[in-house]
Amino acid sequence: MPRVLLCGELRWAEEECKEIFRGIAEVVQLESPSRTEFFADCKPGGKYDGVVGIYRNNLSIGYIDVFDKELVEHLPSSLKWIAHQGAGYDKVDVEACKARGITVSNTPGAVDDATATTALYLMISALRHFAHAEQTLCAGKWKLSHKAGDAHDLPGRTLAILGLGGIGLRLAELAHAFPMRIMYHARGRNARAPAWCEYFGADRLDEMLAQADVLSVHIPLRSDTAGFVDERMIRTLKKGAVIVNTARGRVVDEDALIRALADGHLGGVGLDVYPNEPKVNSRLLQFPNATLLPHMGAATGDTMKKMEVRALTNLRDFVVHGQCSDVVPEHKQ
Ligand SMILES: O=CC(=O)O
Repeated sequence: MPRVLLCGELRWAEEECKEIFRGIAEVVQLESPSRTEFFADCKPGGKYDGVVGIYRNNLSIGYIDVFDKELVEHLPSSLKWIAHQGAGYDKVDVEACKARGITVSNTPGAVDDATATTALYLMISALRHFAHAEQTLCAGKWKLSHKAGDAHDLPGRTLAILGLGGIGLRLAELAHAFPMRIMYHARGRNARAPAWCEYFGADRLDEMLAQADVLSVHIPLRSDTAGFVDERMIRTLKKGAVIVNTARGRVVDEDALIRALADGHLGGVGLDVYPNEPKVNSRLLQFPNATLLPHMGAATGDTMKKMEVRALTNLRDFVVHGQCSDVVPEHKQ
């Protein structure tokens, strides 16, 4: 029977895992306490001999660190598939996997509702200054520092979505209900985008930014998207605009963002992600108009379970059919 390796514990779908692989594969749990021992255990005759597929989550970083080129090169020679649990797969070097003939999948879709809801919360809080008001209440000062004139309603305002995948599209639907005007920029049009979702291609990106009251970031972190939201883009937004980021911290130039908060160009930010998690730049903590969450876009039991089941199902499909429906786009280019 083929062997599959779980890199990182399952927290929500242990029972489902038994069902998914029953009669299909032997499930082996990561037992190497360090990266060095993992490399030794991957050698022929080692603990993970004959493993054809890996399920990985970001908890495994605590033991064996990220799946960078070095780690990928040490994986057992029998390995063909890596099923990552998560929408963002920046902790897996997909190019190194491709070079070794290993196919990678992720779990898009499973996180759409939870992450779009997080972006919506951040947008509402940034426009209405709710997070800061909560802090003043907790400090026994009721709403002493609240300036109603600086807070804004959502209806009639314009939301620009950067990257219209599943999460961006779900946010578009939620925000359209206020109603807000919805615009998006992506590498191409999304065929699933409703007619009221206005597309701005690369040649019209500045036009979109200049009209936005809120820019919400939903593009994955890759070498070509690191720092994509740069000083120039931030300054193209109108004065008082708000930036929301639930994607990855490194997609936004954090120094430029902080400068724009400090000089009042930005009216606020709503952030769930940071460049050096779990560290948060202490300068961000000084702004009352910053709503900050500790990367919890997908952190609900319902969604975590959906993600685990989806990643395990992808791995099962790889083993049974040699393919799955969530292969990452890099394999299709
Ligand atoms: O950040 C969460 C994810 O990428 O799924």
